[in-house]
Amino acid sequence: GRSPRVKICRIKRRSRGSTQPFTLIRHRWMKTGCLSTLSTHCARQYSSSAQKQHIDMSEFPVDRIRNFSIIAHIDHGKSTLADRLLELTGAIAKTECNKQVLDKLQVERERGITVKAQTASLFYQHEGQTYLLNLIDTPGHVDFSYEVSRSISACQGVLLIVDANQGIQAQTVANFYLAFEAQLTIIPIINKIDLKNADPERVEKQIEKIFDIPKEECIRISAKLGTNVDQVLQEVVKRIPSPTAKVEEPFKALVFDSTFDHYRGVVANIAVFGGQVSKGDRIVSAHMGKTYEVNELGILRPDEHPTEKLYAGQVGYVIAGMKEVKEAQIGDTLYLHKQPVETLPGFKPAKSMVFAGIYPMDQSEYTTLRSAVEKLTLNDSSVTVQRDSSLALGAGWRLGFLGLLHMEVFNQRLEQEYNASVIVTAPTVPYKAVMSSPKLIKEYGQEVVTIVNPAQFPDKSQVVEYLEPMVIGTIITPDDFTGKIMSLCLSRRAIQKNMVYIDDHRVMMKYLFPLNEIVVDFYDQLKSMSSGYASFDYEDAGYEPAELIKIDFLLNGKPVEELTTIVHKDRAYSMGKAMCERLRDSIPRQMFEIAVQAAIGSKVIARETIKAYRKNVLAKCYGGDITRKMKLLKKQAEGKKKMRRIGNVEVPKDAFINVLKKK
Ligand SMILES: Nc1nc2c(ncn2[C@@H]2O[C@H](COP(=O)(O)OP(=O)(O)OP(=O)(O)O)[C@@H](O)[C@H]2O)c(=O)[nH]1
Repeated sequence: GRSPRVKICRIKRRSRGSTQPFTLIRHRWMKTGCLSTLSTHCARQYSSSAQKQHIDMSEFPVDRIRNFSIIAHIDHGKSTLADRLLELTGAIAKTECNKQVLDKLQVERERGITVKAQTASLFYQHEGQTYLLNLIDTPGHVDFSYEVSRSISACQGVLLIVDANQGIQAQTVANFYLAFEAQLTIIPIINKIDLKNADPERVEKQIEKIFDIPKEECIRISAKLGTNVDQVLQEVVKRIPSPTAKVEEPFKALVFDSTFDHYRGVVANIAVFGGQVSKGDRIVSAHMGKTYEVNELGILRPDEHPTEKLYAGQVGYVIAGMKEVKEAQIGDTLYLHKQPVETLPGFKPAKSMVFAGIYPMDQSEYTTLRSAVEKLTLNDSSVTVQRDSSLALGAGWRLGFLGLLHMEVFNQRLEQEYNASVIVTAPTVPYKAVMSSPKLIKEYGQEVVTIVNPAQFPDKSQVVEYLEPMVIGTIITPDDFTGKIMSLCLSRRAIQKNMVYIDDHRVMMKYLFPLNEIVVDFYDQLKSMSSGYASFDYEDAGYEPAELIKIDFLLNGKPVEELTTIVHKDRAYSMGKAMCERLRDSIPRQMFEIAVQAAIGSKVIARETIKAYRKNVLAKCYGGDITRKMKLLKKQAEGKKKMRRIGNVEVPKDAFINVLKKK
């Protein structure tokens, strides 16, 4: 009845219109649905091949522990290196398992999904001593930077992998800064030196220039062939400091990951920052303030390996009857009941940055979709869920995600794992409005109101100013494409902050973007205009005042609430026009004329007309009596007028879907 330890970490897909595969995300939550067979299979492989030895963790001196993570841009070889490290330390066998895992991955890749396990305690012999090296998993994408920074705060060092051919990419930079700001030891690793066009020297120069790390500190490896991988482990022991945790202190642990298991509840991965914890102990989670009894604990090799205790400096898992991942939030502190400690710094709940409505394609599928959404959110506490309904689309939800990739992955999983056909509305970002009068502040319950649903956007007369979320985007590209990329950024209201050459041909640019401008198709456009060579990543940059406007869309004068959109004032006209055109093309012609309008308040800014079918009332009227003809035409016109006056426009659901869909 045990669920496998192996986590599904990645979703890969082929980008549309590009032959370059790109990875959507390194993903930590996937553990359910059609993939469970694969996970189970891999877990068994891991378990049977792992050298099962009796592990007594009690006497392990803290100075022989090293806690580290691997961080890298997508596809630079994080998983491959992790596998080699596991093999080298005997945590998994060199032969069968890996091959099979990789074979499986091949199959999975075709379907767009791959599987890997990452968090593991490794025993490594160095100069006659046994060291405990804890390799801690981090989500790969900066959508999860909050979680990345939590999991790297369980470490004292990181391996920063850079592909010897591609060099530094946008995510390498973002990840570097997370580690740098956490004051971790950074070991730069240049991977894939076996590639024909590898140029490790160029990459070393980039590292020196951008990160100010002397090139002598770089280790050149081929994770694929295993070249110099042992040197990586030696350097981990030599360069990364041991944790400063003390066994004499009260128990204190950081939750850096948590997954939900149907049979045992939440499995929380923890790094022990002080003291010790045993089976049967009563522990408290600082965030929820709830008390639990530890049912099981142990280390990860990478399968779960129960032990009696976990001590200061160690990394492992605890199962304590928590029912939801919300109870073991990433970044939370655990301590012993009645022995409160100062909580570890920086706990804040994950922040939703992108919102979208999700509706079943057909209302009869509502219950099925509800259970799929519930199951998916069970393992991912960072998705916020709110019930929502629309006249056109029926009952659904408004979901909040950490970022774009997070949203795409969620939708992809809904479709792939739960076979759900869903309508996803265009994503919006959380705007803010500063209310103008004490009365309004009282009415809204706060001075600064966050708006996630455009229909609830307060009127301009009620606010002092509107604010929109901003991000700092990093783009790294070969310099052939700089011109085009700069105009793309300009067209997205971006402000250039910085531009440097990272080597002779590659440029790194930093832009301040309104988040709203990149949520829809920025990444796709960037990729296609750079033939797939440019990489992009972004980080939160707070809020800035913006001149925002609410546009309503009207059909024959009646507003259609689900189409209401918030845009920057400079975009209002083009956006209004484009939406009207889309509506015009999606609504079938009817017996009367339909006016499709975009309006700001009472001012119409765009209009399209859907012409009426002109029923040939004269069909039966042979011959020449003109007065009779006129009479019939007049009657027809009156009929149409009547219809129009009633405003009885029949808009098929497909039309809403076409207009509301992302593209
Ligand atoms: N030639 C060569 N290929 C490598 C090497 N290391 C990894 N690769 C290949 O590079 C690709 C990406 O490697 P992964 O280990 O999946 O990279 P990752 O960083 O975990 O990727 P994501 O999970 O997508 O972020 C795979 O096809 C690997 O086989 C290497 O040293 N040499």
